[in-house]
Amino acid sequence: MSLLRPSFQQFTSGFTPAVSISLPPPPSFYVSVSRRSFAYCCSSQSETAVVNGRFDGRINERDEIRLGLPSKGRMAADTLDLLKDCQLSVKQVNPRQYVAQIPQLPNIEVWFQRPKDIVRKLLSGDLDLGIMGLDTVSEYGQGDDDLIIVHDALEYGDCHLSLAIPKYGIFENINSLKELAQMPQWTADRPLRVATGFTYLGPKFMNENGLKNVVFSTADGALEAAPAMGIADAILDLVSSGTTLRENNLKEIEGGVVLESQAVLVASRKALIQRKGALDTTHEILERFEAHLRAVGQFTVTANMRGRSAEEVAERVLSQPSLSGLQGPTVSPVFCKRDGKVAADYYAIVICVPKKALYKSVQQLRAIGGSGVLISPLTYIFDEETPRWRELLSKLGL
Ligand SMILES: Nc1ncnc2c1ncn2[C@@H]1O[C@H](COP(=O)(O)OP(=O)(O)OP(=O)(O)O)[C@@H](O)[C@H]1O
Ligand SMILES: O=P(O)(O)OC[C@H]1O[C@H](OP(=O)(O)OP(=O)(O)O)[C@H](O)[C@@H]1O
Ligand SMILES: [Mg+2]
Repeated sequence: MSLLRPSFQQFTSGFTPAVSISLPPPPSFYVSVSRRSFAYCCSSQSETAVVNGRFDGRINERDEIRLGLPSKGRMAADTLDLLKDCQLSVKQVNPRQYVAQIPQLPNIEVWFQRPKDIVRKLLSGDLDLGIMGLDTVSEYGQGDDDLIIVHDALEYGDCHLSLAIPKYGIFENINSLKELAQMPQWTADRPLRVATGFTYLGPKFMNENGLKNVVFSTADGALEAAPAMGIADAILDLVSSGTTLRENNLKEIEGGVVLESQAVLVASRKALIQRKGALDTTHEILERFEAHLRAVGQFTVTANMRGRSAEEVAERVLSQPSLSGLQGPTVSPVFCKRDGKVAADYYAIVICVPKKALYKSVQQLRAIGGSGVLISPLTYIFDEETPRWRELLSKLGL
């Protein structure tokens, strides 16, 4: 990652004092903020507009249900892949067109938006459902109770929001948030300077952890360069592999993780309650997601096993820890003709095994006399009811 990307130029030249039009009062620890060179908190006019523009009362009149999907960034392709794997392919006429359809869900209208705008539009009532990282909904949703997380683990976009400090200089022996907070360097006149794009979650985290002399500056990218450039002491940013931190001589510290994040499906509570068809469509999407995501971690394993009875074979299978399947094995007799009579000397067993435990399962199957082991991928596992659906209904008070 280059240190001198265009976004960093904006970062260094863009330190204007925050425009705090009709923002709630800043948390108390902002008092120590130096306004000479650092914007102590940032809220663009559009963010303010969201706060003021939140729709209250009745939802906007329209027939279709609107689903916001990430238009760019690493979330975009993975989101379309997930939908495709759930047989919900998105039909987009061309990549520059921001509206699309999902033929399987005719009442849905897909709108491609930046993840943070999906959150804003859920709040303003212009979207009903959306997919984005938990970090984005937590940052831009600011705990608004109209936003409901329908599926909290779509299994991509894994990263965490974390505080990082230089490995060198005064930070060389600092390895925890507690040690960072206790450093004598941070005073009201010279607070700890943290560069971040997370200007809601950052201050909230510091506040909750009792760090007083802290000031935040905003930036859109290449934050990892800020400490080496002397612009900030620490950064608060997303970390995935940790490579960017390492390459920039930064380290995470104990107690410094603000949030674990992955892609989530979010809905507007008002839309789910008031918009015709929204709850049913959400149920269908949720069921497909859950059934698919449960299945991706599993294989179907079939094998033949010699035995006296189905029960005796089942007992042997269940004696092995990796072979219990989802609800125990399916055991069926394999009939053959012996001396003119139909007999069942063999039984076919079918089980689901976690992908991670595949080889161990095959070994255990062999150990109890299994042969002809066939492994196939699983597409869906539909349970009687998805646990998240029950949870959603209870969140909605239904
Ligand atoms: N390094 C990462 N590894 C995995 N997921 C990440 C990583 N960085 C971010 N994410 C997740 O992907 C989401 C989108 O990040 P991404 O950087 O691709 O897009 P963006 O932040 O919208 O675009 P940009 O960074 O250009 O403003 C984040 O909100 C987060 O949930
Ligand atoms: O731990 P790693 O795997 O190295 O990933 C972390 C980096 O990924 C994100 O940046 P991104 O690539 O989205 O660039 P950006 O700063 O322009 O958003 C994030 O802001 C970090 O810089
Ligand atoms: Mg990014």
